Amino acid sequence: MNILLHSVYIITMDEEGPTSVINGFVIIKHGEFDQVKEGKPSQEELNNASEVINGKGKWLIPGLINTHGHLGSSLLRGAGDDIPLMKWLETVMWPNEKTFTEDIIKKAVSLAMVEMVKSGTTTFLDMYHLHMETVAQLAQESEMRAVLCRGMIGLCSEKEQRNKLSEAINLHRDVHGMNSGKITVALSPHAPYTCPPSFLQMIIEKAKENNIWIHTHLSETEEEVIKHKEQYGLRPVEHMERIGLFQVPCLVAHAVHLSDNEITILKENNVSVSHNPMSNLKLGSGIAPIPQMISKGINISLGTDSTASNNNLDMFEEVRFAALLHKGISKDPTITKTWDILRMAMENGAKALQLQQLGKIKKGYKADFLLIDPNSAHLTPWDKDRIHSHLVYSAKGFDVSDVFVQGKQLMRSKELLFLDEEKVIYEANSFLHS
Ligand SMILES: CSC[C@H]1O[C@@H](n2cnc3c(O)ncnc32)[C@H](O)[C@@H]1O
Ligand SMILES: [Zn+2]
Repeated sequence: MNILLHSVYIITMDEEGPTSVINGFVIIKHGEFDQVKEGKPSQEELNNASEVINGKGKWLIPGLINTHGHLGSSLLRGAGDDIPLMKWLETVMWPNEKTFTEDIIKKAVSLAMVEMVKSGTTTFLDMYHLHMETVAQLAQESEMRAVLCRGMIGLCSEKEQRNKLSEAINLHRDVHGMNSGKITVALSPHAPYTCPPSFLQMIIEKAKENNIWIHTHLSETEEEVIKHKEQYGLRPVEHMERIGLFQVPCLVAHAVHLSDNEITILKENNVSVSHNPMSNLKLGSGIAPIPQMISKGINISLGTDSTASNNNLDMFEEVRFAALLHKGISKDPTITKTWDILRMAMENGAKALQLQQLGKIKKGYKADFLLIDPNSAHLTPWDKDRIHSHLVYSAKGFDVSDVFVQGKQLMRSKELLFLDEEKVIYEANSFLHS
C-alpha cells in the first residue's frame, strides 16, 4: 500500500515554530512516512499511489500517545468520586475488580479503545492484572499501537508473587512484537507500597534477564512518601534507586511528591515520567513538579490514568490541563511553553514507551497521525503561527476526523473502521443495566 494524502497543513512537530508547519502532502509506504512535502503532488506521484486521499485543508498532526492507563477498569467511570487514592483503591477499585470476569474486561477495554481512537489517541499503555492476553487480542483487532503490562501487586505469598511474575513474562513471550510490532510489553510492579523490596528485586532481575523495561506508579501521594520513609527510612525514589529499579529503563507514573534529590536521581538514571494531571487533581493527590523536572531535562509524557479517576480518555484535555496547571500554581505564565506541552503527548510519549521513530511527521517515522477539522468556531481564526496554540489551548478530541496507525486508517470522517462503536457502547452500558 502506498498512500498519498494531499491538501493538508502538516504539523510536523520537528522543530519549534511555524516553519515546521507545511502546507502540502505526505506519501506513506510500508506504514512509514516516505515523503513529507510542501505544495501539490506531481502527476507521477499521484499515478504511483495506490490510494489518494484529499485532506481538504485539515491539520495533519502526530497521533497522541497516552503513557499511563488501566483499560480494564473503564466500566468504573463514575463509581467513586471525591475520595483520596488509598481509600478509593480499597473501597471502590479493588473490591469491584475482584468481581471482574473476562467478559467485563472485554467490554471495558473495547469501550476505552473506542473512546481513545475517537479522540485521537493512537498509542496507549495499559497496566492491568486481568486477562491481558485477551487485551492483546483486542488491541490487535483495534489496530491501535499498545504497550501492555501485566500489573503486579505483591501483597501476597512468595508463591503467588512468582506466579504473577511468570504471567507477566509469558505475556512478553507471547505477544511482544505482535501485529507488525504495534504491540509491545513491559513489566509493571504496581507501586512500592504494594510491592515489597524482595518482590521488586525479583522483577528487576527478570527485566534484566529478558531485556524488558519497567513501568510503575511512584510517589503519587504525600501519604505514600510518609509511610515509605517510616517503613524503609528513605523516600520512594531514593529507595527505588537503592534497590536497583533504575538499572533498567523505567517509566514512572505520577511522580507528584519529589525532593530535589529525587528529581536529580530521576534525571541521572534517565527515568521518564508519565504526568497525569487530571487524575492527580481528582484524587487530590497533588501537583507534580513538572517545570522543575523539565528544567532538569527529564522526559515528561502524558497519561490519563483510568476513567475511574479522570473521568475520560481525551488526551487533548490532558494536554490543556498540563499547560494550565503549572502556570496557575506558580503564578507564572512563562513557566511551561506551548511547544513543550504539546510534544509531551507526541515525541516524549514515544520516548517514554521505548518506541523508536514515532511522534513526528517526518520521513522514516511511523505513520501514526490524525486529521483535525479546523472548521469550528473554537479553532478560528487560525494560521500557521497559531496552530500549536490552538492544539494545546482550544482543541478537543471531538475535532479529530481521521486516525491512522502505521499507515492503516482506523477512523474515516469520524467513523471507526475496526471497532463497532454502537455495539461497544451498548454492551458497556449493559454492565449497569443487566
Ligand atoms: C495491578 S495494576 C492495576 C491496578 O492499579 C489500580 N490503579 C488505578 N489507578 C491507580 C492509581 O492512580 N494509583 C494506584 N493504583 C491505581 C487499578 O485499579 C488496579 O487495581
Ligand atoms: Zn494508574
